Amino acid sequence: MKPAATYSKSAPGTPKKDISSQKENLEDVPSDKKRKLSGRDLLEKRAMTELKPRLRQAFLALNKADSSPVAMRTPTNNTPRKGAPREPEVAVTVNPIDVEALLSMKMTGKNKFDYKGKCEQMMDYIKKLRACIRQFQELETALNLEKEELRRQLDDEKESREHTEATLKYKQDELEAGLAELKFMCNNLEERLAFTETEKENLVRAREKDAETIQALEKDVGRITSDFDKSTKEVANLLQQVSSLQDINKRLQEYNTSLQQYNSKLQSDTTAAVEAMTRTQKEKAAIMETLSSLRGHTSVLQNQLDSSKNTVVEKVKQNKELKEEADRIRSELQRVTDDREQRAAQIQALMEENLRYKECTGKSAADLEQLSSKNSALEEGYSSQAEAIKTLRQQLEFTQQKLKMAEARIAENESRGAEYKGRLQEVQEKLVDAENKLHEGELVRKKLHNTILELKGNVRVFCRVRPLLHDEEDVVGTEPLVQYPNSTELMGRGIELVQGQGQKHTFSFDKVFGPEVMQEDVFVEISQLVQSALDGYKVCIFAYGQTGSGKTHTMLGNQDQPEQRGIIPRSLEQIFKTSQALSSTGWSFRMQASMLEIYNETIRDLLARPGNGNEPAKQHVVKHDQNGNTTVSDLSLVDVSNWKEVASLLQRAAQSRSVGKTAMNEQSSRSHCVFTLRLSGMNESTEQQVHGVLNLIDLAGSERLSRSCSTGDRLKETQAINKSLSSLGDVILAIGNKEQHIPYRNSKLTYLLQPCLGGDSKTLMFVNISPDSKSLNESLCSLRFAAKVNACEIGVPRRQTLASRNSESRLRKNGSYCEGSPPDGEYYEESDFDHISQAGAVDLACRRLKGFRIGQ
Ligand SMILES: Nc1ncnc2c1ncn2[C@@H]1O[C@H](COP(=O)(O)OP(=O)(O)OP(=O)(O)O)[C@@H](O)[C@H]1O
Repeated sequence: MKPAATYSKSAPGTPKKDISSQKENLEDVPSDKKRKLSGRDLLEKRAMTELKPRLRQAFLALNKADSSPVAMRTPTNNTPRKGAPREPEVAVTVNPIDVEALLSMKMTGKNKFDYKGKCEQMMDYIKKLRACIRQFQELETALNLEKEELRRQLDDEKESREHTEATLKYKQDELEAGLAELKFMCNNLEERLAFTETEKENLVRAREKDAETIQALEKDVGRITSDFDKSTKEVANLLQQVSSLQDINKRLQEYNTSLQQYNSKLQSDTTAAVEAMTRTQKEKAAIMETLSSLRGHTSVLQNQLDSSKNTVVEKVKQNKELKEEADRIRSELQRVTDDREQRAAQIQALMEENLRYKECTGKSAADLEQLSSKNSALEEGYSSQAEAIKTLRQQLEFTQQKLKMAEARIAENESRGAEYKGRLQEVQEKLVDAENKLHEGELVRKKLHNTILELKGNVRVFCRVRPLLHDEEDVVGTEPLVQYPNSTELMGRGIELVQGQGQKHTFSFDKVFGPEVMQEDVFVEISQLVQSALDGYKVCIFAYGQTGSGKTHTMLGNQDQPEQRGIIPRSLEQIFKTSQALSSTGWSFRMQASMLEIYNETIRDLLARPGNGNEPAKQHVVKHDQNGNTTVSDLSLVDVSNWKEVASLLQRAAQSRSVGKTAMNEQSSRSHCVFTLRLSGMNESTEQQVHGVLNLIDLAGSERLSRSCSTGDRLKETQAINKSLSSLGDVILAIGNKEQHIPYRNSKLTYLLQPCLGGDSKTLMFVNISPDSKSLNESLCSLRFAAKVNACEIGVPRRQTLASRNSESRLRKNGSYCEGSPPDGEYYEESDFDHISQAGAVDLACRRLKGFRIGQ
C-alpha cells in the first residue's frame, strides 16, 4: 500500500501572514502594475499558485495506485466566520488513481478474442475513470469553497484595516486637539503665573502695611482698654437707662396693642362702610323708584296745573271782556242819562219860558200851539229815551250778573289753582328732597367706592364713548354696536360690544360715559381726584384709545367754546378756585406747570422759548431717585397762579405740538403729551406743608398701519407710537401678574410714568372708544387692555406732607423738577390737614389699615 498522500492548506485565521505572503508574491510584479492589482486579482493569483502543486500532487497520487488510500481534505460547508476559531483540517482517505497509468492503460484480455475479459477490464476501467472524475469533482468543490473563503477573509481584512485607519486618524486628531488645548492652558498658566507674581508682590507690600497698621492698632488697643474701663462704667449707667426704656417699651407695646385694636376697629368700620354702601345703593334704587313715581305724579299734576292755568287765563280773558262790555254799557248809560237830563233841563227851560210867555207877554194862540207841539215832541223824545235807559239798565243788570258769575267762577278756579299750586309745591319739595337724598347717597357711594379702590390700590378706569361722526355707522347687522347694560349691578358701569351674530363682549369699569354725556358731567366725576392733588397726592389722569376716539377732546377739548372745555382747563380752574378759597385759612400755594411731548422716543419741551435756531436741541433725560422723585432735565417750569396764564401756556404748547393729518383723524396727535402741575402748599400759621403733583396725559392714538395707510415720516411716527403703547401694555401686564421685573425702561413713556403705574399715586385712565362699526376690533382691543389696567394693583396712594419750611427746595428753581416722597421722618398726622379736604378721615383710615407711618 502506498503511503496516503496528504495535502494541507495553511490554516485560516492568520490574515497578516497571508497579506505578507501576497505582498511577497507581488514583489515580482512590476511596480506600475502592482498599483493596478486589486484584492481579487491577488486572491486569484494566490489560489492559482497554491492550486498548481496540489493538482500535480493529485495526479501523482492517482497515477501511483488506484487502490491505495489517499488522505484528502474533505471540503466542509462550515466556513469559519470572521473572528470565529478555525476548525482543524480534516483528512479524508480515498483511493487515489494513477491517472497517467489509467490513461495509458490498454484492454488486453487472455487473447485477442477474449472480448469478455476485455469487456470486464473495460468495465473496471470505466469504474476507475468514474472514481477519478468524482475525486476531481470533490477536489474542485473544495477548491472553490476555499477560494470563496479566502475572498471573504480578504474583505474582512480590508474592512478591519479601514476601521483601524479611521481609528488611528481620529486618535491623531484627538491628540492634536489635546496638544492645542495644552498649549492654550500652558499660555494661560503662564499669564496666571505672571499675574500671581504681581499679586504676590502686592500682597507682600500689603503685609508690610498691615504690620504697620497692627502696630498702630496695638497702640489703639491700649487706648481702647482705658476707654473700655470708662465705658464699663457708662454701661452700668446705660443699663439703668435700658431698664427705664424697657418700661417705656412696655408702655409703647400697650399703646401698640391699643393701636391694633383701633386698627381692627377701623377694619370693622370699613366692613360697615362697605355694608353701608350696599345699603345706600339699595336705598338709592328705592329712592330712584320713588323719584320716578314722583316724577310721574308731578308730570300729571303739572299737566293738571297747566290745564287749570289755561282755564284761568281763558276765564280772566272772558272776565275782562265782560268788564269791558259792562264799562261800555255803563258809559252808554251815562251818556243816555246825561242826554236825558239835558233834554229834561231843556223841557224845563221851555216850560218855564212858556209860562213866562203866558203870564207876561200874552202871546198869540199860534205861538202857543207851536210851543205845545215842540213840548210834546220833546216829551216823546223824553219817553223814548226813558225806555232806552230802561232797556240799557236791564242790559247792565244782566251783564253785571254775568260778570258776577264769571268772577265767582274765576275765584273758584283760582282757589283750585292755589290748591294745585300747593300740591305741586309739596311734590316739588318732595322731589328736591329725594334728589338731595339721591345726591347725598351718590356722594357717599362714590366716597366709599373710592375708599375701597384706594384700599385695593387699583388703577381706576373710566370708559368714554364718543358720538358718531359723519360717514360713520354704529350698527352691526341689526343691533347697535355699543350697548349699555341696565341691570342694577352694571348701570352706568357696564359696556357691551356686539360682534355680529349676537356675540357680545361685556366689560365693566368704574364709570362708563355714553356719547350724550357732556364735558362738564365727565369732569364732575373726576373733580374729587383732581382736588386731592391740593391735598398732597400724586395724581395721574391719562387718556388711552385708538386714534380719533376722543382722547384730546376729553383731555383738552375745545378752548373756544366754554361748555366744550376738557379736563385740563377745568381741573386747573378748580385748583385755582380752591387754592384761593383756602387762603382765608392761612394756606398759600405755589404752582409750577410744565408740558412735554414724547415724539419718536424723544422728549420735547413744549414750553421752551423758541431760540434763534442755531443752538442744538436739548436732550431731556428722565431720572428717578431712590426716594421715588422723578426728574426731567432741562425742562421749562413756569409759575402759574390763574387760568389765563395756563391758557396762554396751552396755546404756546399747541403751536409746538406734533400734530398731523391721518386717514383716520384730521388733527391727529402724533406724540404723547404730558401736562404736569406741581403744587406746593404752606400754611403760614401752622408751618405745615403739602406737596402734590397733577399729571394730565393725552396719549397718542394706537392705530393699525393697514387702516391708517401711513408712509414715510407718518409710518415712523406710527411705529414709535405703537411700540411705546405696547411697552405700556407689557408694563401693565407685568404689574398685573405681580412679576419681579417690570419693564419700565422699554420706552420713554413707561419710564416717565413709572411713579404713576408702579408707585403710590392716584391713577385714573380714560379708555376712549369710537362707536364706528369699522373700529370694532380696535375698540375691543382697547377695552381688553383697559380691563387689564383696571385689575392692576399699584399700591396705596400716599400724601406728601412736611412740617419744615423747605418747600422751596422741593420746587425746582431751574433746570429740573422733583416729585415724590418727603424724606423719612417728616410725615405728620393726617388730622393736621383735615381742613383741606373732607377725604382726610377716610384717607387716614386707609393708611392706618395699610400700616403706613402716621406720625413721629
Ligand atoms: N365726546 C365727544 N363729543 C363730540 N365730539 C367728539 C367727542 N369726542 C371726540 N369728538 C370729536 O371726534 C374727533 C376726534 O377726536 P380727537 O381728536 O379728540 O381724537 P383723539 O383720540 O385725540 O385722536 P388722535 O389720537 O388721532 O389724536 C374730533 O373732531 C372731536 O371733536
